[in-house]
Amino acid sequence: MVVDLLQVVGITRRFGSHLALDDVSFSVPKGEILGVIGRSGAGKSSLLRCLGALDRPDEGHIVLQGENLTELTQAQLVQARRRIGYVFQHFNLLNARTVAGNIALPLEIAGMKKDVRHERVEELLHLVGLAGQGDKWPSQLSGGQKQRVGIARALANDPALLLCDEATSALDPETTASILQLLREINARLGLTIVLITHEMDVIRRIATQVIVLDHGRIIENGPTRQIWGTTHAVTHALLSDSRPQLPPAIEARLTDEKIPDARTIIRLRVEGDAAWEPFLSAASQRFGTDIALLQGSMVEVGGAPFADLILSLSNGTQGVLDFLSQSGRSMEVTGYVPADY
Ligand SMILES: Nc1ncnc2c1ncn2[C@@H]1O[C@H](COP(=O)(O)OP(=O)(O)OP(=O)(O)O)[C@@H](O)[C@H]1O
Repeated sequence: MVVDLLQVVGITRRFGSHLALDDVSFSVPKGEILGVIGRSGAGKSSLLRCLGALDRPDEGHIVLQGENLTELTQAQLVQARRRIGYVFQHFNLLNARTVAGNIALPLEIAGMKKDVRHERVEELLHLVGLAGQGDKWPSQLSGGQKQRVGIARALANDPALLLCDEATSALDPETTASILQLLREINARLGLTIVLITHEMDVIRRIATQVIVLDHGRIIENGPTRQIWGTTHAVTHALLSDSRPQLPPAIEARLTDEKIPDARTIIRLRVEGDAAWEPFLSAASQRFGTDIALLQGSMVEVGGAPFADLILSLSNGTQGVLDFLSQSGRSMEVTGYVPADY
């Protein structure tokens, strides 16, 4: 039987009468990248702190590599924390230590000898793309470089689990992309299991293989990233709205629910996986004699596979066309109708 690297069973965390985590259960197989998303106050940080053994749940338990973290003594917890790397939103580097000194800190605490430590720091600098920069001071680094140091420090003790707390929220989009790429490479190269919390669906889309959506301390959705991307759940939908194409306001203003004569039909079409690359629009056009205009759309990579989200206007919105467009794993919904001269 394959035991998941991390198992979370019915954890609850209360602050006074407030339930920050309410009966949360999930498991993470080795090598997965789990993204935890939710609105502000949903319980993401509370969950990450419990996973990192920085806080104890009031009920339930957390099992890492078969060991129940919630039953450990303080001394045992210090040992267990070495198996968990933590990457912080604001890097948390010590300004009085060089880059190498920051990365070496957990190794010093673990009692590693100086020469072995030096070798390990060099290896880590290389891994995060900072080879030759060990003598710099944190103040001489960009935000992205600081986060690379934070990641190297988190990896120093060769953890089984890497926890990332909004690791890219303080970075610009380009640097965010490079840090996510680094995390992906580390995951692939070391087979390291990663749990990251974020409020940005775009971060989830780029890196997570599995997603948990938290709301008011409860898990409301849990599944592969592509499945969550195609969700109909209202809370997840709201989190996704910035990443999703929206109907242009000028067209939305003329939208009706009733099919007026000569109306154009406005539909939303979602296609997951390789099916997104098929010529289904030209096939529909030829077969049903409809013209198809693209009003808004995005074609992005979600969980490593294509995902098309299109808002289309059809001159012929008969049931035959709609049925055809709903086939082969495509999901289609009619948004409404607009006059032909929109
Ligand atoms: N130490 C604490 N004392 C009291 N209440 C707390 C404490 N930590 C968290 N909470 C409360 O628990 C709930 C969950 O907070 P948490 O920080 O886990 O949410 P979050 O999803 O990480 O939010 P954000 O995205 O804003 O950081 C919130 O209502 C918060 O006010």
